[in-house]
Amino acid sequence: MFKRNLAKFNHAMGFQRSCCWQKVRPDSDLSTKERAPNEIVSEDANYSSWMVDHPSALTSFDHMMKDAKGKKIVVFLDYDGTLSPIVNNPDRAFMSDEMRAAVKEVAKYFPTAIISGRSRDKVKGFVQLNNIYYAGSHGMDIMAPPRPVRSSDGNYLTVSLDRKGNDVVFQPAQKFLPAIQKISKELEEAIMKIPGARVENNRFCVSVHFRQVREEDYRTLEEKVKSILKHYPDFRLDWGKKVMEIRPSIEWDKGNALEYLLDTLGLGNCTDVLPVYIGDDRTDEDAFKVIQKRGQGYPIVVTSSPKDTKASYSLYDPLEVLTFLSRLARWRKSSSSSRSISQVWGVSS
Ligand SMILES: O=P(O)(O)OC[C@H]1O[C@H](O[C@H]2O[C@H](CO)[C@@H](O)[C@H](O)[C@H]2O)[C@H](O)[C@@H](O)[C@@H]1O
Repeated sequence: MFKRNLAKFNHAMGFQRSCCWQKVRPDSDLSTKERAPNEIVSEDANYSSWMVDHPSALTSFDHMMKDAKGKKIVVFLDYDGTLSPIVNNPDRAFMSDEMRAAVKEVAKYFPTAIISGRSRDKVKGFVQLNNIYYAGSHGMDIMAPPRPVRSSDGNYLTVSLDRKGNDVVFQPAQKFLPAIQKISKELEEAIMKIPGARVENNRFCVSVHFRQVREEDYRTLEEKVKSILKHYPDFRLDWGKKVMEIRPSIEWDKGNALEYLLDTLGLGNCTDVLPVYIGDDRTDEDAFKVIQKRGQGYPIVVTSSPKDTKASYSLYDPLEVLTFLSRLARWRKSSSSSRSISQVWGVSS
């Protein structure tokens, strides 16, 4: 506990190079099964030395904003583990009122989207804000401004207007819905007898949670999930934080969702756009990669332990995310003399 607090203190203070402790094990509760098989997490690596390559977005804030001057910042946020702390019961992963106020404030000044593994409705229910865009199911269910978007083969992608005719809903995995519902039902039945296991239907993907499953039951759970998936070759299985995630094997992830949203905002081809993406999970790496490829923007990972990541910056936990978002809004407020988002970018909020 002492070491964790010291790490947090050092992190917050920006003591990245001259730290007084060196042999600290990451405080993460990541067990081997919590990680994706291909995720390399160095248990022995030192958080401080890791931060040399992934400096705190708080201590780097002034430097980042100096580069951002005159550019168009677009904010992308993951939900679980980023805006809300990780908790045992996924239905109770509420965000704090302070976090909600910070996101609301940020969205006043920058186009802001939440890209989550949850269903779009569920994440919107948690966030309860109207001035942001929501992408659920790891980006496979996007509510975006009504601007037609072309895919790489030149065809217009399938979109439909929402009930008010304002925003468009883009759902590239529509045709998989019946199969997903079947999978979800089969999983429910199969895991019923495993204490602590739970299935969460996220509309275009399904989560099987094992945070509260006993160690000795994990193998059985995994086998059950895999044996169901054998009958669904169009689906793939990934691991998140104590969760197995089943989703259609289509080439669409949070990175594509980020690009899609930039396109619909009319910013896809702008050279002066700076996407800021904050996320804590393996699926967020897809968005980090896109930002790295664009060559502009700030991929920020939320983590309390060293991890292999494409992010350039880090934040320790949702509390630091809150501080970062508040500073971002304050920075814009002071530098734009309180101009609102529509005045700044000409986009509707
Ligand atoms: O993309 P995200 O918004 O980060 O969603 C990823 C998964 O997050 C949720 O599960 C995680 O958070 C839960 C609540 O803190 C925790 O109990 C669980 O162990 C974590 O894996 C969500 O419930 C999943 O459906 C999402 O896929």
